[in-house]
Amino acid sequence: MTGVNKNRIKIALTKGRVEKQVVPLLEKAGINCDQIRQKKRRLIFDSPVQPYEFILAKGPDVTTFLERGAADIGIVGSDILVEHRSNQYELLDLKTGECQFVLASTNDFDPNEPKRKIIGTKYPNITKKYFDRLGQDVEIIKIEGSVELAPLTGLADAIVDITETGTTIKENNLKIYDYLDKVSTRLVVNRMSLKQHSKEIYVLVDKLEGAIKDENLSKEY
Ligand SMILES: Nc1ncnc2c1ncn2[C@@H]1O[C@H](COP(=O)(O)OP(=O)(O)OP(=O)(O)O)[C@@H](O)[C@H]1O
Ligand SMILES: O=P(O)(O)OC[C@H]1O[C@H](OP(=O)(O)OP(=O)(O)O)[C@H](O)[C@@H]1O
Repeated sequence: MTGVNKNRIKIALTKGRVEKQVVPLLEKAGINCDQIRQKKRRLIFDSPVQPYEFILAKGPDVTTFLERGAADIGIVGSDILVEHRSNQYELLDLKTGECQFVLASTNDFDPNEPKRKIIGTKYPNITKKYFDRLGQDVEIIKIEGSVELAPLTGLADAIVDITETGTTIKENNLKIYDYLDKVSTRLVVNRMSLKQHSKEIYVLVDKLEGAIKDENLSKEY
């Protein structure tokens, strides 16, 4: 495989938000991320000295790399793992990227109105599971971004989306009607890789656990 060194532990890291929050945590755990910080358009990086190779990918692709054994470890949001029904073995909650799914809409939305609702979301499986649990049959429209537009434009009655600070909901005059699952970034591992490289993988997990504890202590202080 071009650019991939077989003797290294391959870590598929979700690019974007997750990458921004996880790189400082990796560094706190003593992992050199200089190459990622200076990456420009490159997508594969070595951690000098340490036996890690980072692959930067979109969240759903991180699960694909793991499933196909093209990566040993994945760092990805629990939203993606649940939505894509990934059954990779979870070793650690990194306690970053913390946010929550909510049901939101305009002020005049009535969640108890007995009509078949139209729900806009980037997460159709999570949405279906939520409404199935409520015993409600809804129509789901898959939206790729700016999900808040759906109830504002009449495209949908409500949305199921992620909120973190609540700013987007507030600035678009939407209201939260229900809270669904919480989300955070997880470290997952390919089961075969765990057998082959268990020592190296558990060393990494221990280092990260230490860094997470330090982080929480400094938050509490
Ligand atoms: N406020 C938030 N909104 C959305 N995702 C968040 C938030 N906070 C943390 N996350 C995590 O970040 C991930 C999304 O990251 P990001 O927005 O970079 O990717 P994306 O959805 O592919 O966006 P884009 O298509 O704009 O690059 C989610 O899977 C989730 O785990
Ligand atoms: O509660 P907040 O802190 O405001 O964050 C929530 C917003 O962030 C995410 O969107 P994102 O920035 O990923 O944009 P997108 O929907 O266009 O992909 C999410 O879909 C909300 O719109």
